[in-house]
Amino acid sequence: MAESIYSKGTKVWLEDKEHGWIRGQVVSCSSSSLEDGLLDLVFVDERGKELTMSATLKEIARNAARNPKKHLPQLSNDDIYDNVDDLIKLPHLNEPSILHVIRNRYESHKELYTYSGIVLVAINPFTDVPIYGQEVIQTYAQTAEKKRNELDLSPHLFTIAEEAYTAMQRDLKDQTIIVSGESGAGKTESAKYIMRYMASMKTNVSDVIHEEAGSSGTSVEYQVLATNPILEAFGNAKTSRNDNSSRFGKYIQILFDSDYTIVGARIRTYLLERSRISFQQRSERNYHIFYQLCQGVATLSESERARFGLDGLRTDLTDGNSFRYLATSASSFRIDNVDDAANFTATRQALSVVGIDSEKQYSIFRLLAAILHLGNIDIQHRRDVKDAIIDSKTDSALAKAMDLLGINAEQFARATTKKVIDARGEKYESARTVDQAVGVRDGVAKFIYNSIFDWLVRRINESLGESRGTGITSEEGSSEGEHRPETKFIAVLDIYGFEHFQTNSFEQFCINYANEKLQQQFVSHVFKLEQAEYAQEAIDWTTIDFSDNQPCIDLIEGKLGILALLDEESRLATGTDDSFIDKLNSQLKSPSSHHKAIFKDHLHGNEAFTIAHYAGDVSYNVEGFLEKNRGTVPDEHRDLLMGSTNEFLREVVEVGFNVGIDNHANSHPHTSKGANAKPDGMLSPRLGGTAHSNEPGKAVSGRKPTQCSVFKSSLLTLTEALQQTSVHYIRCIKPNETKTPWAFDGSLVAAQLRACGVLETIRITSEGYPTRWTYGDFAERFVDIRYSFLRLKNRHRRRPVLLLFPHPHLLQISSHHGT
Ligand SMILES: Nc1ncnc2c1ncn2[C@@H]1O[C@H](COP(=O)(O)OP(=O)(O)OP(=O)(O)O)[C@@H](O)[C@H]1O
Repeated sequence: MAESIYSKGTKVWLEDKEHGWIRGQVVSCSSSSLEDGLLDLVFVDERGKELTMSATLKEIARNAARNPKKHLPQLSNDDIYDNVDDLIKLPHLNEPSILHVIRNRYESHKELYTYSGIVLVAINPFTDVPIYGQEVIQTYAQTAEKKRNELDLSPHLFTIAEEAYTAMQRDLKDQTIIVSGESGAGKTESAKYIMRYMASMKTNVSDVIHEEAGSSGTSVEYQVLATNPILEAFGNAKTSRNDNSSRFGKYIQILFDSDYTIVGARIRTYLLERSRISFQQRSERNYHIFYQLCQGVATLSESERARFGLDGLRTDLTDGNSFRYLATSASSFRIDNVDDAANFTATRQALSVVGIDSEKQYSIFRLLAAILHLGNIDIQHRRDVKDAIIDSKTDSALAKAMDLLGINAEQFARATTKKVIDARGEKYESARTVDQAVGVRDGVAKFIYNSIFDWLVRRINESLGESRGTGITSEEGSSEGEHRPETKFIAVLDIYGFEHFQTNSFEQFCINYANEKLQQQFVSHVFKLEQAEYAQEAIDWTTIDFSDNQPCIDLIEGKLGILALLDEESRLATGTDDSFIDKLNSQLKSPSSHHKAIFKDHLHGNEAFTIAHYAGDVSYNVEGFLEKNRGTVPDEHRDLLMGSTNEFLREVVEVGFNVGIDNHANSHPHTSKGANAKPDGMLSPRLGGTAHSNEPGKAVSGRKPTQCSVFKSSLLTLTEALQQTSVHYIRCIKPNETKTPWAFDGSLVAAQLRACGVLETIRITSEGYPTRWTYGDFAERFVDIRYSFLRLKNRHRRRPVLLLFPHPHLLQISSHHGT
C-alpha cells in the first residue's frame, strides 16, 4: 500500500541544486484527484520550500511520479541514525541517506571512517589527525578475536588490519587488503598506516611508527617500512591532484613466519607512468628522485658532484636549472613543505636499510644523471632538409650522457638519427625526422628509468624476501631442496581508482581496465557473501540478480578485443594510431559485433573511442597509444645498452628487457615457494608461441612483449592471487578538490562512492535484506514485541528485514513472505 511509504510526517530526501539533497517531509498525502488511484503528495523541505507530486500506487511502487515526471523522493532515516558506524544498519539504504551519514560523521564528529558492510569507507581529512599513534595501535591490537560490532571502538584502518591479522592466524590463509580510490584520496597514506600497524603491533618499539625512512634500525620491520620512501622517491611525483601521487600500482606482501612475526616483504608493481620522464603538465613535476638528487648535490663541491655525474652543471631548482626533462615543470620545482634535499638523505638511508650500499647508490644516481643529460642532447635538422642530426663532436650533453652510460657517443647519435631497415635480408639506413629522433632519445631515457625502477623492486625483494628464509627461492634456485619455514602473508594492494579526465589516454585505459577486473571480483565477492549469509540464517530466498561487467571485460581482453587489436597494430612496422582506431571501428562497430552496447560511437571524430564502463562512459584519445604500448627501444639501442662498458647499466637494462618475458608461472605470487620462483616479483605475460633465448634482450623470437600484454598478464596473476586470499576492502574518498581540511562536497563524494562500487554493494544488499539487526538490537529497540511488529510492518512494508541471531535461527519479517 502506497500510504505506508508516504504518509503524513514521513521523512524524505528532496533533490537540491546547491546541496545535492535536503531533508524534508510529507505534509499531505491525499487522493482528492478525480482520477482513480491517483495520490497528491505534498512535501516541504527544511527551508520551507514546498513540492507537490502526484502518482498512482503503481507508480509509487516503481518510484516514479507522474507529475512532474521525476523520481519520487527517497525515504530518510530518523535522526538517531545520523552517526551510525556501519551503513548497513540504516533502515533506509539509499544514496542520500548514505551521504548524509558519511558527511555528518566527517564534518560534525571528525570521524574519517565508516563501515559499509565489508567495506571501510575512508574520507581524507587533508590534515593531521591524532589517531594513528602507538597507543591507538596497541588499543586496536588488543581487540583480536572480537567482532567489529562487539567493539566500543570507532571504525578504523587498524580494525581492518587487525581483522586481516586475526583471520590469517585463525584460517591459516593469506590475506589481501585492497585500498582503492581516485588520485589524492589517501590510498598510499592508508597503506602506509596499515604497514606501520603490522610493523609495530607485536613490538613494544614505540618509535617504529615515527621512524621509517632514515632510521638506523635494522629490524625486519624497519626494512619493510623503508620500502615506502624508496618507492615514493622513484615512483611518486607532484601532479595537479596530489603533491605526492603514486604513478604506479603496488601489491606489497608482508610476510609472516609460523609465529606470525614479520620476516620480510615482497613487492609487485604495476605500470609505472613512463611518459612523465620526458614531459610533465604545467604545475606537475618529474619523479621526486630527480629533484632530490639535484637539491642533494647542490651544496657539494665540484669533485663530490662528479660522483653523482652532475659536475659542471646548475642543479639547483630554479628557472636556471640545466635540465630539459625538469624544465617543463619549472613553475613547480618546489613543493610547499617538502625539503627535497632532506628527503634525498632519507632516500639514501632507506636504500642502505634495504641493503643497497653507497657504491651501488652512486651507480644508480649516475644513471639518473645520465637520463637528465640524455634529455639535453640537441637534435636539429639541416636547413631545408627534415632529416635529424646530432653533432656528436660538439654536443656536450651527448658526451656526458654517453660517458655515464658507457656507450660510444657517435654510435648512439647515428642510431638515434638513422633507422636500419631490413628489406628481405638486406639492411639499409633511412633518416629519421627530428620528431622521430626526439621520440627515440626520450624512449631510451624512459626505458632506462623504468628499468632502474624494476631493478630496485627486484633488489628490495631479494633483500626482504629471499634472504630471510621466507620460502622464496632465488632465480638460481639456491634453496631447492632446503626446508624453509612456512609463511603466510598479508598484502596491501594500493591501486589507482577509476579515472575519467577531460582527455584520457593509454594510461587511463589500462587503469580503468584494471578497475573493471577488480570491480568484477568485488561485486561477485559481496554477492557471494550476501548469499552465504542467507544460507547460514536458513532463509528462503530467490537468487538476486546483479549487474555483471563481463561484457566490458570481454570487449577489452577478448580474442578480438581492444588489447588484441592494439597489440596487432603495435607489432606492424606500418602501424599508426590512425590505423589502430580504424581497425577498432571496423571490428567492434560492425553490425554483427556483440560489443556495440559497450563500444560506443564517439561524438568527436575519429581520434577517440568510447567505452561504457561500470562507472560511466569514458572516451580515450588514441594519440600516442601505439608508442606507449610498444614501450621499448629500437634494436640498435638495445644492442648499445647491452654492449655498454657500464656493468651496472647492463645489469639494470637486462631486468628491463626481461620484464614480461620471464615464464608466467615464475611470477605467480603463490609460486613463491616453488623452485623456479623469481625474487623480483616481476609480472609477466603469457605470450602464446613465444620462446626464450639465452641472449639478454632478445629473449623472444621476434616478439617483444608490449606494455598492455605485460599489464594484462599481471592483472591475471593478481586476480588469481586475490582469489586465493581472503580479501578486505578500503575505499578512500577525496572529499573536495581543493584539499581543504574537513570540507565535504556531496556530489564529488557520491560520484566516487558510485565509481568504487559502494553504491553497487548497497544496491545488491537492498535487493535482498537491506535491514539487519542482531537479536540484542531487536530486543533493545522494540521491547514490546507486538508493538514492534506493528511498527516494522508500517516502516518496512516493502522492505524485508533480516534479524540476525547468534545462532542460525531466524525470525524473518518480510513483505515478500507475508510474515
Ligand atoms: N589519513 C590521513 N591523514 C592526514 N592526511 C591524509 C590522510 N590520507 C591522505 N592525506 C593527505 O592527502 C594526500 C594524498 O594522499 P595519498 O598520497 O595517500 O593519495 P593517493 O590516493 O595515494 O593518491 P595517488 O593515487 O595520486 O597516489 C597526502 O599527501 C596527505 O596530505
